[in-house]
Amino acid sequence: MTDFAVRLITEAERRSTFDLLSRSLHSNRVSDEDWSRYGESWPAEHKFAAFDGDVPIGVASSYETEIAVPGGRVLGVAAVDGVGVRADWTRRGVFSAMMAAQLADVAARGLPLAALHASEPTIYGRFGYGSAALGKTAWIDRPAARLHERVPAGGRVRMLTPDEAVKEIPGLYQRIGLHRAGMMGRPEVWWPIMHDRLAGPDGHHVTVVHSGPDGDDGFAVYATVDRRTPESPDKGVMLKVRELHAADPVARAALWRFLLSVDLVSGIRARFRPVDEPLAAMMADHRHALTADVEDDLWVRLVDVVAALDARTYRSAAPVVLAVVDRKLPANAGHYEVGPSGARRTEAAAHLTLEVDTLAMLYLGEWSATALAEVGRITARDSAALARADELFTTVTAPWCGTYF
Ligand SMILES: CC(=O)SCCNC(=O)CCNC(=O)[C@H](O)C(C)(C)COP(=O)(O)OP(=O)(O)OC[C@H]1O[C@@H](n2cnc3c(N)ncnc32)[C@H](O)[C@@H]1OP(=O)(O)O
Repeated sequence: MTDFAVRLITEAERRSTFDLLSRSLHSNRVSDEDWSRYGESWPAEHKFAAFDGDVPIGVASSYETEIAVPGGRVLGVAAVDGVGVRADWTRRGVFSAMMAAQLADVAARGLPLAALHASEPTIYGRFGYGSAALGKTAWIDRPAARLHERVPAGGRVRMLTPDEAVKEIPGLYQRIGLHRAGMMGRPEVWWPIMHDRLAGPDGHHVTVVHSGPDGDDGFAVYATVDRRTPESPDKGVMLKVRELHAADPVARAALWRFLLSVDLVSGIRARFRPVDEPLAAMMADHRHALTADVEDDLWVRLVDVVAALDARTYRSAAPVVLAVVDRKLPANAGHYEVGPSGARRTEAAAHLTLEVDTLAMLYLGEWSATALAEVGRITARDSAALARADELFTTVTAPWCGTYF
């Protein structure tokens, strides 16, 4: 029996739904002062909530932005930025009902993709989301680390005041552009929380900008955390890199060079970096930049399969026909021919059969068709078709999101 109702929230329900989400994610309830600083990041638009009478018991929020796909095209995407159910209402289908409403709404608005960062990787596959871009945690032994002598140097790094950071970083992010598949736009609703980080009362974050011959072309945001304790006085200070975006390898190297030069720091930790960022190769000694972890980062949902498939580019190989199974959006189910000239629906027999969440794993180029077939996620009629799918979907650069939402 359904004893709750799902609908879009009203303006008056913004604060209570935000509080509900904060509690479900074990964040502190925001104070009135916090809310006045970053409440705008939670507009009523596109927010579904489940209600017991008029009391919200679950929320599923998204905002609309853009995402780059392989080949450089940019598509509309629903960025699902917060889902939570009140603890006394879990496992009664509240989340499922909100996700169904949200997905139907995203499809009705004609957005080809949806994307999210998952709190737990087991939650979203059932709604057609697949792990589409991984991220690594880099760990640098700061006192020992030296850049290799051939790493490019150039330009200038300057530190911004918090007010300058708030003013300059949004435009700089836009100028750097969505140059990797998986990178996402940052609309106005995304910025208030970031601005709070850059210039809010905690005062922990430092922003630096790199300028090259054509002006500003990269930035990094970091915070330092003192890990010394009376028992371990030598643990030192850790520098946590929150953001590092660069338009080219010279700007990237200069920003890392700057971070390595921050004194009294025993280690640098950067989470959710591109898996192919060549940090170890940038070091004189590879082992001074280790990959501490690789984890799922961006989850993607192909909402309009043919539009999404046709928007990306493919490498050179004879086309393959995919049979796509989509239990939540049955309009997507069917056969698609995918090749260097694009994608289209077809009646031809399928070479490969897969569910739409697995298609998302292929889509940005993170996983190979062969690997997904080996673990049973793709059924292949013949191995030659698998090899062709590997070739078609492979990308030279690993996908990367780089925006937390
Ligand atoms: C994009 C983001 O915002 S990520 C953050 C997601 N939010 C959180 O993690 C906050 C804490 N967790 C919660 O609020 C809730 O537990 C939710 C949102 C994860 C799930 O809400 P529920 O209302 O309990 O989910 P619902 O009852 O619809 O369950 C749907 C299915 O998912 C399964 N499921 C739900 N939560 C989990 C979980 N944490 N792990 C594994 N399976 C889960 C259920 O067992 C059910 O499976 P079934 O259809 O086979 O029976």
